[in-house]
Amino acid sequence: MNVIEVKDLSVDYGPVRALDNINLQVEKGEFLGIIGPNGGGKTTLLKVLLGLIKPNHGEVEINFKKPIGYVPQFSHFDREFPISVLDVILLGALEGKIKILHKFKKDQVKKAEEIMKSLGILEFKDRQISQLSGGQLQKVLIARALMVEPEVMILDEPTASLDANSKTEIYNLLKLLNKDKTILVVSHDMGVINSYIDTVACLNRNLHYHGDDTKLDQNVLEKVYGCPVELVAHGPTPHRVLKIHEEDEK
Ligand SMILES: Nc1ncnc2c1ncn2[C@@H]1O[C@H](COP(=O)(O)OP(=O)(O)OP(=O)(O)O)[C@@H](O)[C@H]1O
Repeated sequence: MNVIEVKDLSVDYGPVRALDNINLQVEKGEFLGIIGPNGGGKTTLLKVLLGLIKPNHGEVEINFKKPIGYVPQFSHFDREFPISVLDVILLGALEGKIKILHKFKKDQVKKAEEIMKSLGILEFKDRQISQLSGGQLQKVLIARALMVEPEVMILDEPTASLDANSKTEIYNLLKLLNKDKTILVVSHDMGVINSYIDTVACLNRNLHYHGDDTKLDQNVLEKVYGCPVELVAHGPTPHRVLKIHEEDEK
């Protein structure tokens, strides 16, 4: 069953065409990595899926009931905002509808604590988010998204600017969540995601490829990125070697 069906989708920002005639089906339980160069339209696609922008052409069919568990781009989150870990996670229960002086119910607090426990971050419950490491904060943002008990999670660059161990930890966590959730993740960490995802979508205004990541053709990648690039798998799974960018050799 397809949980998401994108049909003939095009999005323009004024004269700029960000997405051009995209057709994409996401199956229930799929772990999809969305890759592509800067400005390739990845965030725009996520915004359309989240209903934040209306396409100029085409449509998106959403075949699930619960709200999407959305984890926004890490760098867009104000880490200095004075708020505790528990309160950030509880905000997830509001599903984006912020209410002034909202009082959370006891069972919502209990649910937040259970999620924190399962992600190993309960000890940070009363800490200010400014006092967390990048990896810990990312888990808090994932916990916030889990408050709506999502069937589908969308994460925008969840491991950007994290160290290698934190990246692995976050992707191991996503793999666990993938047992009963469909996961879409935008990432530049192609080497890292290759060990976890089932399928890859290569986006550069057009959708150049969507399918099994192991069958992704080198020529497609070069076409999408406009330079030699390959997926590198970490760990014991198939290992491919990253070609040196010609400009880097000079
Ligand atoms: N609000 C906007 N107004 C005008 N142009 C925009 C707007 N948002 C995005 N664009 C343009 O649309 C194109 C796609 O942008 P988008 O942010 O979706 O790409 P991306 O693949 O997510 O990039 P990155 O990897 O750098 O985050 C780019 O050319 C960008 O400049």
